[in-house]
Amino acid sequence: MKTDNLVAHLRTAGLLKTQGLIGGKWTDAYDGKTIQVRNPATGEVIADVPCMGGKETNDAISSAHDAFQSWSKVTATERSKCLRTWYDLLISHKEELGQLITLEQGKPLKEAIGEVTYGASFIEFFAEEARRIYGDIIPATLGDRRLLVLKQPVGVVGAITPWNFPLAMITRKVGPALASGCTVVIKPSEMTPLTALAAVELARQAGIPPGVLNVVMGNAPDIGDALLGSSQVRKITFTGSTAVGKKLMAGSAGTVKRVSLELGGNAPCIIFDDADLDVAVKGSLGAKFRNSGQTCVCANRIIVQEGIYDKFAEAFSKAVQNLQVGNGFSEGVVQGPLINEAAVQKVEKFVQDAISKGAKVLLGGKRHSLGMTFYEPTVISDVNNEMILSREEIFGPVAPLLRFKTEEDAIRIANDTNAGLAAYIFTNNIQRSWRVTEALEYGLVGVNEGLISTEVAPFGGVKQSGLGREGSKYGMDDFLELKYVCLGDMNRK
Ligand SMILES: NC(=O)c1ccc[n+]([C@@H]2O[C@H](COP(=O)([O-])OP(=O)(O)OC[C@H]3O[C@@H](n4cnc5c(N)ncnc54)[C@H](O)[C@@H]3O)[C@@H](O)[C@H]2O)c1
Ligand SMILES: O=CCCC(=O)O
Repeated sequence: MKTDNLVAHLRTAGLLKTQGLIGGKWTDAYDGKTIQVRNPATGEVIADVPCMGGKETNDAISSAHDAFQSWSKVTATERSKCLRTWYDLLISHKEELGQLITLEQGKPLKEAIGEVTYGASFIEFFAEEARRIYGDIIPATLGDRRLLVLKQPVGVVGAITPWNFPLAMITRKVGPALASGCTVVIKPSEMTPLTALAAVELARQAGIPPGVLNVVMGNAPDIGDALLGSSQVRKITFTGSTAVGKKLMAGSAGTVKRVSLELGGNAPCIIFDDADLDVAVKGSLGAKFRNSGQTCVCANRIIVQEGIYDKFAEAFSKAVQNLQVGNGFSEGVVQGPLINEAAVQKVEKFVQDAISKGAKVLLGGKRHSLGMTFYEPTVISDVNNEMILSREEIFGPVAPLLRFKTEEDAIRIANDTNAGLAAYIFTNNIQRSWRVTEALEYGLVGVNEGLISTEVAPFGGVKQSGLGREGSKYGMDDFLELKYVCLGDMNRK
């Protein structure tokens, strides 16, 4: 289907929203300014959305603050029901939401619909968790006292999200926030706001009250400053680059906000001589090429032991050669475009740097003939840990192969980075899998598996990859305050 036809179809379905949402009202920027949202596969303009700033954000914060007074007192059962209804609506509109994701983000439609299922799973999971926010009773040290711990929502939350998962990075934050009784101001990426707006429209239809979820977008630094400067915003939850995460962390100090940060990665994928070759190829392919390499947990360095290196390089390159590149709406395509031309230029720079330092291109290594945002799935051998490819997040379809001799070498190379999000190892030796897993300075480890994300497990990084965990029962903690209550004079008759 052509972009125009798709846009018309989504408009008819009521899911093409092009205004922000403040206090339950669809709202333009107060000065009427807009920004364009483009299809990264074709460059066509999909829609214009408001270019909002500090004023609109302050109003969204006030609405969220007002709504918090009632939403935080709604029973857990009611909150759970609203979230469950929202989940059902997300799933029943997964085709349309998938189309929106492919339109504005570029990933192949099947993968986009997969993101809807994945994103919705956080709403379902936290609908269930809403009913399990238990406190504690602590055995007292004095006989006339009773000691309790209550869990209460932290308050208004500012949720800032990236473009690579336009739905799932929002639901992974909003699910636990709403389940615990918080209200939220969402700031999606300006490159992919349409999915966020469609998702909150479905939340509205699910009965989530006005002001509980608000969306502003536009001038990111101005919106960020308003969120950081407000003492009504009690928490910032951010997913995005490490550079912006550091700014938000520093900016939160003025009002001592809680901060959760899901930042960039530099995932090692270690293939040992004793790995099953087929399992290692399949696993590393999934870990590298998901979303055309634009995933924070994508394998950034494939570190291969010398005894299996040549066999692995050959089998892996063969598998990569079969990846079909194209517009995400075309049948059979598994690799879409990168988000914009700047992303392609970054990848080109990284590859040139590696070649100039002695790396060899086994496959690809250049822009795809399809045009400005497409890059060929690429395999590069003889990479070392000093090249930019190994030092920085590639965020593109380039797989660098590094060689190692011993287990100690592999661990040293893998940990030689400031990042610490995901790591993968492939081995058939159970003792080794434990030893290496324990030695890796990472928040997530896949053993003989390249696709490890799920709503039921804690997701998050160590070192400069972030603070806090999302998803799972631990994902509630960041949205809840503990209140200790001491009941005194209990023995009075
Ligand atoms: N750890 C994770 O779970 C995870 C998940 C997805 C993406 N990421 C990371 O995100 C990055 C890619 O996403 P991106 O390019 O959108 O990241 P980005 O940091 O450029 O932008 C993320 C969000 O922050 C906003 N932003 C930028 N400057 C701001 C400011 N001064 N104040 C407030 N908001 C501001 C952007 O508009 C966007 O909404 C990669 O580094 C990737 O690894 C991490
Ligand atoms: O890009 C990072 C998030 C991807 C995931 O949740 O698996």
